[in-house]
Amino acid sequence: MDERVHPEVRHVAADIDTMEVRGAATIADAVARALRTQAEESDATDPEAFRAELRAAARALHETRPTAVSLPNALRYVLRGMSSTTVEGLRQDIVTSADDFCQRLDRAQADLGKVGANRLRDGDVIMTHCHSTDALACVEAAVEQGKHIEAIVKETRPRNQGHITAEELADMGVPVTLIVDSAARRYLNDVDHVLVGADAVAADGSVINKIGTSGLAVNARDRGTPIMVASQTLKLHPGTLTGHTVDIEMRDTEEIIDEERREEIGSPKVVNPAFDVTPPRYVDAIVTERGQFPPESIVTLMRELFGEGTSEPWAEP
Ligand SMILES: O=C(COP(=O)(O)O)[C@H](O)[C@H](O)COP(=O)(O)O
Repeated sequence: MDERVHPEVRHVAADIDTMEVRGAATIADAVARALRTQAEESDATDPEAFRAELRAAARALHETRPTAVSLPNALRYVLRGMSSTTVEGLRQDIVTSADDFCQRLDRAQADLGKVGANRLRDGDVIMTHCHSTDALACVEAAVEQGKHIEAIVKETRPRNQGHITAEELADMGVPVTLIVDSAARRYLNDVDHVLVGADAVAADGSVINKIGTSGLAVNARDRGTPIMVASQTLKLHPGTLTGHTVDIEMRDTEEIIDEERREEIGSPKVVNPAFDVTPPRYVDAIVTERGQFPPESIVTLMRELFGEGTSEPWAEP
């Protein structure tokens, strides 16, 4: 890694890589704060050296995990704040844009939660997959509105993020039933809404989220259960406006089975995709802080926010 990258940025990059820091919104917040630290601690002596240092820090963060578009969107937002012509001016630019980004992220999640809560009725049972702070913001807002919500929580193999969801729902006073992922169809009959988050939303309305989301959505559609995707606009993937596809992260196979056990069972090939793609036809609503959108129309919001495409300000000029 570039020696200009601050130790705290290296630490954040390592935490994202190992999933110590995980979830699209949390990752975005962490990288914005890491760039803030890089700027505050920089001892660059001229503006171009400062800019190059911030780009190096952004590249180190960008290289951690490829799927959650909130990560590059956060880097782009913070780096685009650099407009001054002196080191001290640039330093303040980054600090200001990073703070603004983190405040907007928190506000967006709260606003999204209120929109999502309006879709939930008193007494509803939801089914969740993985751990999504955007999705949980909808439940939290519904509970604050006085609605009784119950949840069937999928454990979400192999990393069991469903355990985090179960704990946070219990903290809200929401009764939780924890199930293995393969029991989802069995319990969909008791469910009023499937509620999931997103790592990216493509221009065609496809939703990229934790592996298993697409299978759940197909089962839910078959059972006539509505699927609500809670996704701040931070998750909209501008690159898909210009034909780019979303890179699905393949994680270490030892998350699924350790090497010794794999050999015991005949050394099968093991694959561990961390995310999958849910086509728009299986999604009923994408809930954002700007309101809810049928998946087919999310492209209008994307164009409004991102124009025709995106630059990569962390790239070396
Ligand atoms: O897929 C995951 C987490 O995957 P991982 O555990 O591999 O990071 C979450 O559903 C989204 O990131 C949305 O989360 P949020 O709503 O908190 O942004």
